[in-house]
Amino acid sequence: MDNKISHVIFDVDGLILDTEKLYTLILEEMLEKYNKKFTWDLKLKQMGKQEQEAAKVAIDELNLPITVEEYLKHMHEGQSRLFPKAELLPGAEKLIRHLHKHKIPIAVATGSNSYSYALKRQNHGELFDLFHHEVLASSDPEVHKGKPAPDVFLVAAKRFKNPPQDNKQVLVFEDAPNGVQSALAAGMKCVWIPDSNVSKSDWEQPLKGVNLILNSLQEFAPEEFGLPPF
Ligand SMILES: O=c1[nH]cc([C@@H]2O[C@H](COP(=O)(O)O)[C@@H](O)[C@H]2O)c(=O)[nH]1
Ligand SMILES: [Mg+2]
Repeated sequence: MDNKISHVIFDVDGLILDTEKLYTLILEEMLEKYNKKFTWDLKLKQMGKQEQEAAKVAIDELNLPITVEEYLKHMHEGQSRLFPKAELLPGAEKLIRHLHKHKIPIAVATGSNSYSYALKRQNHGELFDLFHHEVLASSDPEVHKGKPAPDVFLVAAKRFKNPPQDNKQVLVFEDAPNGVQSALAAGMKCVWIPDSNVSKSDWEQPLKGVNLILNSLQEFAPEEFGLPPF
């Protein structure tokens, strides 16, 4: 494997910020009203998707008697309460600052929309400002399909000042199976950091091609991908 990485793209939810548990909490609150149960099987289908798609998945899978608009209204109310408290996940800040210090071009590619993203990032503005750009799949007119389609990572790659010569030189960090599939479909390298609720063996086949699986960003050794060591 040619290990030399020139550009790095980060997912956000469940990777930089501990927001996946907040999405779960908000959904569980809503499901209680309809006497329905949250499952990780459903969650994995939603993670990384554009928000309209994620809403449709939940409504269809659980037979919820509400529209996409009603679902999103509830989610946005919960997000406005909880997302400003979003905390950084271990290892994220150290890695972002390290890559920035060494002038490695870094960007964000998330399934989020601009409303939710602004809430999540509001207490971490100085850190997120280190990214060259941030692509939001649910709000960006150039991103036609959300993860697992490659669009969001392809758009993120081409917006660098000096775009990568080959997508194989781009390293993506992801927590969601949909996100890993998206990065691999874009021809990029991918480090997968799954939630501890995810059974890695179930995903071995669908995610074959993933370059590295870690328990936390804290375990990442940049030199393994030709990046400057800590
Ligand atoms: O429990 C959930 N997790 C994640 C999502 C979707 O996934 C996106 C986060 O994806 P990413 O990790 O790619 O930033 C969210 O903005 C949302 O659209 C969701 O709906 N429900
Ligand atoms: Mg994620």
